[in-house]
Amino acid sequence: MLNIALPKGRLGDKTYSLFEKIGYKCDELTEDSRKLIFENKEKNIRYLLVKPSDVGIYVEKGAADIGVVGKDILLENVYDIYELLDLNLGICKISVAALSGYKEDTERKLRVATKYVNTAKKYYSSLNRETDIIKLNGSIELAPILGLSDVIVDIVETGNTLKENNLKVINDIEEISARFIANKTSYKFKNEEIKNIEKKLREVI
Ligand SMILES: Nc1ncnc2c1ncn2[C@@H]1O[C@H](COP(=O)(O)OP(=O)(O)OP(=O)(O)O)[C@@H](O)[C@H]1O
Ligand SMILES: O=P(O)(O)OC[C@H]1O[C@H](OP(=O)(O)OP(=O)(O)O)[C@H](O)[C@@H]1O
Repeated sequence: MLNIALPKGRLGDKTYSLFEKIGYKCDELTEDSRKLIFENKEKNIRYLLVKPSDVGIYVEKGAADIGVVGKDILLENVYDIYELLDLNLGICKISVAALSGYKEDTERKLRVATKYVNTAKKYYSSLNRETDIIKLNGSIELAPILGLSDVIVDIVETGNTLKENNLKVINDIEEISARFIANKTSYKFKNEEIKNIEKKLREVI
């Protein structure tokens, strides 16, 4: 049995569509329910629906053999896993943004609001810029509007959230997309099954 960690939320449907395309269907999964585990007995697989930011830990610990996770999560946390494929979905960037017209005061520490604390620290330390990092869990765009931070480090896709909140990108930090990952031990002992999925995914992305 192969356990597959699927991210709930915006990557979930796109990821499941890919697996459906390669023959790993599970009709129950698209039904409206609170279930978190779905099995395809014929294919000998089991989907686990997990928070996007938890996929890496499920896979590292072997609770899931394989999974799909945003590169943003892999940059933010160190996981002992194999990153096998770029799935070319969930495409966005991690960028720095600020209120339109914002001018940086280089004499002061820069106040940075973000979900991506490690990524932001790494970026600013590469610039030798001192920062105060303010960890938020969502609605990051509010921070500069309320004077909580000077800038934000966050995901930008269409740019609509920034625009509607009078913010602008100052710099792009990383290109992001969803990655197909595997547990290292599973990759060794369930190699044929995982390689087979990897090969089929390659054909449809
Ligand atoms: N606006 C976006 N456009 C495209 N991809 C995005 C966007 N926002 C996030 N992503 C990608 O999709 C992944 C899942 O995002 P989603 O918003 O569904 O989860 P989340 O609420 O950030 O997760 P969690 O609840 O675990 O904090 C992110 O890790 C990122 O790779
Ligand atoms: O450039 P856009 O297409 O507008 O997308 C970017 C927005 O999407 C994400 O937020 P999400 O919807 O996950 O909400 P959150 O505030 O809870 O993180 C991200 O944090 C931005 O706010």
